[in-house]
Amino acid sequence: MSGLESYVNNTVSIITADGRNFVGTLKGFDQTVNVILDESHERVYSMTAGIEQVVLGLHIIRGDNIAIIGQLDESVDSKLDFTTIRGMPLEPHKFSSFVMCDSLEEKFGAWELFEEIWQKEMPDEDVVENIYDKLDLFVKDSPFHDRLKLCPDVKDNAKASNIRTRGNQFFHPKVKRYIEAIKCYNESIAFSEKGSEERAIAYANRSMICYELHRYEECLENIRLARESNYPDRLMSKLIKREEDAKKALQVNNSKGVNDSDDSTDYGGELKLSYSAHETVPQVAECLNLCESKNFGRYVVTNQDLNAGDVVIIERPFCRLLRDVYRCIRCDYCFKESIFTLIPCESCTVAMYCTVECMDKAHKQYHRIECPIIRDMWRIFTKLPVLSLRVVTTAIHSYDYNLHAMMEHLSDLNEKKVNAFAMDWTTATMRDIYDTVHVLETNTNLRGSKDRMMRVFFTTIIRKLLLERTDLGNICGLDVNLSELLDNLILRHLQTSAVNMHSMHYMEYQPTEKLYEIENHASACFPLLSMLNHSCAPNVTRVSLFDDRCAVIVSRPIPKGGQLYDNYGMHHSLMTRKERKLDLAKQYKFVCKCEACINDYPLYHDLPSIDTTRHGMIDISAIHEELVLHSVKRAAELLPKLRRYLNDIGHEYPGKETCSCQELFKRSFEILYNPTSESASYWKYCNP
Ligand SMILES: C[S@@+](CC[C@H](N)C(=O)[O-])C[C@H]1O[C@@H](n2cnc3c(N)ncnc32)[C@H](O)[C@@H]1O
Repeated sequence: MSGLESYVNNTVSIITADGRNFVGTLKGFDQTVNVILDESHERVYSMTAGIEQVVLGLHIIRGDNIAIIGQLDESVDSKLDFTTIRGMPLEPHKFSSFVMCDSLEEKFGAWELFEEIWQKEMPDEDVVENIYDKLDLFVKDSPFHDRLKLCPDVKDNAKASNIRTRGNQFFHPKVKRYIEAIKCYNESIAFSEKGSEERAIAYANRSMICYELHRYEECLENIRLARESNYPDRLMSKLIKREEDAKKALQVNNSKGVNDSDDSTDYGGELKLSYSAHETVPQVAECLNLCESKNFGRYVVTNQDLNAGDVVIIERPFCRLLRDVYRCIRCDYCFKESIFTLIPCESCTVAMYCTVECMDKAHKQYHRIECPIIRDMWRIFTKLPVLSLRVVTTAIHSYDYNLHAMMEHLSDLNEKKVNAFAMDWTTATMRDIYDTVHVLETNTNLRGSKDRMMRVFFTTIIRKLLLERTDLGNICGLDVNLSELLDNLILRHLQTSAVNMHSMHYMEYQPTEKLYEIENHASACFPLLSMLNHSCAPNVTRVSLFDDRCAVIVSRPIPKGGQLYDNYGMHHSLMTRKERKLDLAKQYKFVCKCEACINDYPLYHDLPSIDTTRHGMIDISAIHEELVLHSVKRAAELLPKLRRYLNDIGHEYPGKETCSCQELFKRSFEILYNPTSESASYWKYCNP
């Protein structure tokens, strides 16, 4: 960031994650490195012709799409003859995981449109005193339907057929990229109409891959689905042959006791709290209390000494959202990895499920409202606005879609009195739980005018989509109070989600490196976990469990009366104090005064070593190498050792060994309790 300042008003060259090259004068950038270029052009490379320069003028590039940015040496650049230079177009950035699909998010979305209007109408944010006078520019007059190409989501057999053809190319015997192929077949199933030949053939093709991967039961299930979807008679003989082969192979496996689909759940067993729980809050250890102060807002303290390894909270989320890149891999409702047997929602082209039961539950709880707009939501927004919508739809479901009852309750609610630690969770209904979500921190008064206006703009788009396309249009009718309620809920949760959202993780096998990495497949709202404040030198850590709950584990000793500190992704060993300060102020709206910020703890490589003559030594890199291989047995052996060591050295903070040991301890915990992808079993039969 600080490096970028020196580039302002100079010519820069930018390579984006999707492999494009932009050149222009850097006019400005913000904290997430969204940049504005003037007099810009795109350079399009080709092996058969010179470099084409497409003039763009004023152009905005989103920070999360920028891979490389550098100042251009104009004296060298101006001497180049672009007509004679040949170059391979860059490959788009590949996802680190092999088990994801393409994001639905488009390059020009709601944020870009907002930024465009803002740049035009509010060139100087500081001098705009009353931005709300200009509200209409953003909400009424903005042509966002056209600009964002909003349109109802419809099944499309032609598209289904095209995507299936792409899948067939991956299936080719010389390519053998079966997982890529199956993702295409799943997408093809999602686009196809019910009972269509396109759907039947996609199921049949999926059965073909299951057969190659020795997943015979799933092969037979796909053959059943293909038949149910009117598989054409002219191709039936191939299907029947595969069915016979799969049945025979299954019989052989059964007689040998082989289970090649390997869904064994080898893990650390049921995780429990380390202390007795609150009588009315069984998710939380009795020794934790919720306090409140002017500086910290609400925060959690312990009334007894806690040790590293203690499990103090295990919470189930109020609602969850699967990331769009997993839509053809995991069930949209239970998140189970079901790449071989997903079935589609019959109305949209996004949601897929592992069973009809999950489909019904999703429909009841949130998809009934979201279905007509979910594709557009993912197209034009990032995950935060989509999660905000999920909070709102789940809340509305908890009121059985009775918006009058919801409005009455919320207008009478004394927000100050809602206390998630004092509520009786043993009898709480979803409505009661929603109260604890409703009062999560918004930081409204600390947000700048641009931030607030952007959220109003997003709210307007979401509300209009809901009223135009979903049941909520009928439910709200002409009652302005109800559409105002909708507005308020969306706006509120666009703010709470930004501050309180938690990521959910699983372990994914990386076939090229032959090791496991943590991946983030979903986001969720946990009202109790949301009471934990941040420290850049945290003393607790979060671990996602198999059953979607999240556990809070103490990661170094906490004395009686001490506050429990989570880390919001800005750790002192990885980011400088200046970087952390900027990010925390931008997203969380506070100035951190944790021990790392006050004492300016150094980055990892400059941390002091602890006195190993007193505490003994552990071989950090050897343990790390063992843990990335993901042996449950080894993690179970290491966990108590690491825990003892951490309790021994935990007071020596910020020692290099202490920070490393915290990481190793967390990793061991994750191996034992995190969900793990079954993908490692795929690659012995195909190419990644
Ligand atoms: C997830 S909430 C934590 C609970 C929050 N204090 C509350 O009352 O709801 C995150 C928000 O808490 C506040 N916060 C978190 N950590 C803090 C800290 N170390 N010092 C001051 N405020 C903090 C900020 O307003 C932040 O946006």
